[in-house]
Amino acid sequence: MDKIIIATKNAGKLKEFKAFFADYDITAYGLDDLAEQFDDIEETGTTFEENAALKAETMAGHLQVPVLADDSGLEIDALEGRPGVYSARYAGEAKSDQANMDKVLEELQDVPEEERTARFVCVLAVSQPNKETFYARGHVEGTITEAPRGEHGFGYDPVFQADGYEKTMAELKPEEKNQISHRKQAMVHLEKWLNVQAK
Ligand SMILES: O=c1nc[nH]c2c1ncn2[C@H]1C[C@H](O)[C@@H](COP(=O)(O)OP(=O)(O)OP(=O)(O)O)O1
Ligand SMILES: [Mg+2]
Repeated sequence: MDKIIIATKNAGKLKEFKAFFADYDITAYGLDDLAEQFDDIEETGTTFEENAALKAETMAGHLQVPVLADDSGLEIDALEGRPGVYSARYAGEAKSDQANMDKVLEELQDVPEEERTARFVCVLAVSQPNKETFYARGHVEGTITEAPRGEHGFGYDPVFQADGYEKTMAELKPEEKNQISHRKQAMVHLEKWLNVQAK
């Protein structure tokens, strides 16, 4: 395999996948890299697995090639797991990272540091024509900061500090985030699957 299509329109995610797959000499393409333009696939599922499968299977069926999709989000314990699968649209349909972070910080206003525990979760689904969908899950534990810090990454990175780190995900260099992230942990499982396929 020398190329893979990622069913995503998220430029931040795609950049991370391009870096991961470059290590295996595989070129990753996002939906916006393709000549044909696709509408957003509606994420009607209630779990990361359902939404990842929806995105991967829809595109694999359409293109008739293997497709990888990522559904991910932030689970905050003090908010009973919210925003969870609804992370992208937490503050509304506009999918604004800034508005989403503002909403989370507002909701956690009176929550003390030790109760601000959270995790990033990533589920990857690979769909291939006429094969069962393969899933890989990863997560990283951390806490929600009092205020956003850092310019790297995307989404909720400026307000998430992984356990054992003084910097937020947005203050870490991209290559540092890519060693510890939920997406990396899921990729490690996918790597095993990629090896199986290569035999
Ligand atoms: O590493 C991350 N660092 C910070 N934030 C993150 C990360 N990973 C996911 N997130 C947040 C962003 C978005 O609010 C939601 C994903 O939503 P999700 O539907 O999976 O992605 P999306 O709609 O942005 O792009 P697409 O569905 O086209 O892949 O979780
Ligand atoms: Mg989405």
